[in-house]
Formats: sequence, C-alpha cells, structure tokens
Amino acid sequence: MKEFKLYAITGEEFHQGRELIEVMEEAILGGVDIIQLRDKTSSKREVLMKAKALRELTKKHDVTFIVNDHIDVALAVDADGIHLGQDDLPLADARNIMGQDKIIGISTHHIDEAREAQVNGADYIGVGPIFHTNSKVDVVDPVTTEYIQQVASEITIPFVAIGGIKLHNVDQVIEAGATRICMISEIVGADDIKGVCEQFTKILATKGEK
Ligand SMILES: Cc1ncc(COP(=O)(O)OP(=O)(O)O)c(N)n1
Ligand SMILES: Cc1nc(C(=O)O)sc1CCOP(=O)(O)O
Ligand SMILES: [Mg+2]
Repeated sequence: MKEFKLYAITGEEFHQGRELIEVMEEAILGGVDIIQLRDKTSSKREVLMKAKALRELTKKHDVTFIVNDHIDVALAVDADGIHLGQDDLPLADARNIMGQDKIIGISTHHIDEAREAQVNGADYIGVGPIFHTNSKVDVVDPVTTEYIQQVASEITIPFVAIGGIKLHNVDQVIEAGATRICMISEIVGADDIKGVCEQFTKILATKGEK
C-alpha cells in the first residue's frame, strides 16, 4: 500500500451540519492521505451512495479510500480496501473476496491480535484505543501508549494509532513510536478542519520521523 501518515474517518454526528464531501475534502486539503467511510446507522443503500461520492473525491485527489465493515460496498465502488474488526470476517476469507491487490486493515487491541494479523497477511493494523474515546460505542478500555511501544518494537507491517487522539496529546503517541495516526472527532468535528489537519501533518513530518 502507499505510505500514509494521517488517516481520517468519517463521523457525521460531528460534522456540525456540514456535507460529508465538504468535510472530507477539507481534511484532504489539510494533508490527510487515507479516508475511511464509517457509518454505523445508515441503510446499506445509503452507505453505498456515500461510498460512491467518497470514491470520486478520493480519486480526484489521489487519496486512499477504505470502507469500514461493508466488504460488498468496498467492492461495488472499487475502494482501495476494507477495514475489519476482530469480530468481522476472518482475514483469509476477506482476502479471498477482495483479492491480493486490495488493502485489508484490521483493528487490534492486544499484541497477540497484532501478531495474528501480521501472520495472516493484513496490510496494516489499527492500534487502539490509545485514550478514552466517545466516538465508538462498543469500545474496549484504553490500551494506553504502552501498546504502541510493544507494537513499534515488534510488528513490521504498518500500524496506525487510534482512539482519543487530539492535538494536545498527539506528542505522547509519537513519542511512544507511532508514525501514523487516525482520528474521527478531532478532525471532522473541528471548526477549521483543514487547519487542524495541517497542524497534524506538520507534527508528523517533524516529530514523527523515525
Ligand atoms: C483505522 C481503524 N482502526 C480501528 C477501527 C475500528 O474498527 P472496528 O473494531 O471494526 O470497529 P468499528 O469502527 O467498526 O466500530 C477502524 N474503524 N479504523
Ligand atoms: C473507530 C474507532 N476504533 C477504535 C479502536 O480502538 O479500534 S477507537 C475508535 C474511535 C476513534 O475516534 P476518535 O478519534 O474520535 O476518538
Ligand atoms: Mg468494524
């Protein structure tokens, strides 16, 4: 997969009435290099319509596009990949459906899950939740920056830190060894989405170099 540093996930409850495409385009203009469509409430048909629009936007800006949960939607819109949770399809089955060229990302909350994802051929892993988050209902307890240190010292596939990451605590995440970060609320809930993304982009470019 293409190198990435700043990963934004949609969260329409935080969009303050702004259009999905407008919000995500601001994020892209600020330096986000992966977008994930995450929609836990809409019908499959609505999710498909949003995915089509985001596919068009991400193509226009040459940004990677990932769909959360819905493998059929990811294939239907020719997304770059899918993000799976621990209770979703097993990686081998997802790989059979998606094919070798698509990106498969998996959430992990423990080093054993990270090891398993790597052995089974995940393209990247999510590492979290690092801090408390209000953006996910069925979330496990914070894994803390210690889990980042474990993953950074052992896992060789790309990993992205997620969960409660904000401008005020991102330094801790980077100091623990993360070079890629993913957010919902701090990005899509910002008054100045582009400006916030520019700040994260700058922080990652300077402090995030390994
Ligand atoms: C990059 C990234 N990491 C973790 C998650 C969480 O995925 P999952 O555990 O499947 O939970 P839901 O997002 O489906 O509620 C993610 N979406 N993206
Ligand atoms: C979708 C999601 N997955 C997590 C995990 O740990 O796997 S934490 C999370 C929510 C991230 O949102 P925010 O940046 O607003 O805290
Ligand atoms: Mg999921």
